[in-house]
Amino acid sequence: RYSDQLSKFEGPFWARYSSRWLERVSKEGNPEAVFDALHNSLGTKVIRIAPNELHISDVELYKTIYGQRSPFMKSSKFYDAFLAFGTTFGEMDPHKNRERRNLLNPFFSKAGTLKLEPVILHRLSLVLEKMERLAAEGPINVQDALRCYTADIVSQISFGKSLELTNENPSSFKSSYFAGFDAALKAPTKLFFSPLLRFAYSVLPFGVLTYIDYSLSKYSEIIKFSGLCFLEYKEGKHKADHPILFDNLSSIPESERMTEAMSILIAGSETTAFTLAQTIFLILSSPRVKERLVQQLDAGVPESSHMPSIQDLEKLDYLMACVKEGLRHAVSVPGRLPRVVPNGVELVVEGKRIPPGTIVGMSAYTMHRSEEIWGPDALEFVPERWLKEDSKSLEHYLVAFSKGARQCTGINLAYAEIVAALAHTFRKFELTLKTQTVLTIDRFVQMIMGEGICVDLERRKN
Ligand code: HEM
Repeated sequence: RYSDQLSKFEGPFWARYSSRWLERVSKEGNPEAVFDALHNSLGTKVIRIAPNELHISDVELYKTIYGQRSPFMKSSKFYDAFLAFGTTFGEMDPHKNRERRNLLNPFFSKAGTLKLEPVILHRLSLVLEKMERLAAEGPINVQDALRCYTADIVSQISFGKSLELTNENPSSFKSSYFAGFDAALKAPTKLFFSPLLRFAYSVLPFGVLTYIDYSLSKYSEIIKFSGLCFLEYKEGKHKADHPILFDNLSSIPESERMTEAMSILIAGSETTAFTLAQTIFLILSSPRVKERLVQQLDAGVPESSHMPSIQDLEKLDYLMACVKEGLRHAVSVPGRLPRVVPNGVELVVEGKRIPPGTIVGMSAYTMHRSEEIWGPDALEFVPERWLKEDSKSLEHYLVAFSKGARQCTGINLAYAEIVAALAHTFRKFELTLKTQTVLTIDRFVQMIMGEGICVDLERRKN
């Protein structure tokens, strides 16, 4: 029982005694907004959300908990629900995590990402060509199109062979694999709160589970695809003209190479697609922003058939301001990232000491909406804030990829994909928004609900 130790922290009454309250708000789909409302109504930067868990909104503590030299470890209680054992993401032990990251870093570094640029641009061109072709028949669902774009890239670089979602369905961007991705995203929320389900997952063979749950059966198709690719890779059948993640993992057991590649596919496709689709929505919702972005792209890229490299596109300041503002608003991992207060560490909020062993978490959602950081227009989409003289200091508070030793491994790849897709799309097409409001649900990674984000699209003159 933790209630005595944490009794000085305010929060919903039932959160003191059980995780039921947290389960309910998590399943409702936007727990961060509920935490924020509680911080405001109770007038405190630390609230108790479960018997042994606190949510913190003091923006200056982000560095303490998630900074480069932070001793706060990921909470296994939370991360075990992802069933990502033995992967970079699922590893709690900081030393083992560092060893694995050292293998991945050359692949995902700035220089490594540069080598992947031909893959990114090829995949983008396939998606844009198809968008143009389908536009004659009606609005395009950019969310689906971008899911195909990012999943095709990440599968190709991870497995040496693309899932080819872009070409799966001739008349739309719908793919049968989306159900598999959705299953992978929904499972942790279910598993986290259900010891029974966790037990079932640990004892039943995966094959049996797929009979119980349709979306899991779709997920198993991705696993099969991964296995097949690895077999082909081992037999030397892949003749990829770009680096493949498997190459960097030759020092670890085969089974771990496959799980790592699978986990990278999940971590690296829906996240980037969500941010991109939402950013397009936000740009189109603001005629001023759209006009300024298109003006800069027209001036910087005289002919749309000769698009510059991604590195050169990154020199376009307004484009980059839209990317950063997109990452701030359209945050694909908005929620708390639970960490455990280590022994011997003094974590104090509002004069109250948080005992070691307590799970604490902060949310990108809260960080990115703080008026203390972003000013009174914090909730508005204003790329111009990234062009001011002191804007560099704002980057400390842009935590879409988290920070420090457990920061997102794919940050450079995600930036490259977002920059390329925004620049090419807005330079080549005139887009008109058909969707008025976008409904999202947080399943650790945000998902867009309902019809998605639809646009009419027309090729621009040059
Ligand atoms: C806009 C796109 C993306 C966002 C917002 C994002 C966000 C994040 C965040 C917040 C974390 C930390 C999670 C935690 O501490 O629990 C993370 C971790 C991770 N991400 Fe991403 N991600 C994105 C794209 C990618 C891509 C493209 C890849 C790879 C292809 C990737 C691979 C990973 C991996 C492997 C980790 C685990 C790192 C570790 O624990 O050491 N992500 N990501």
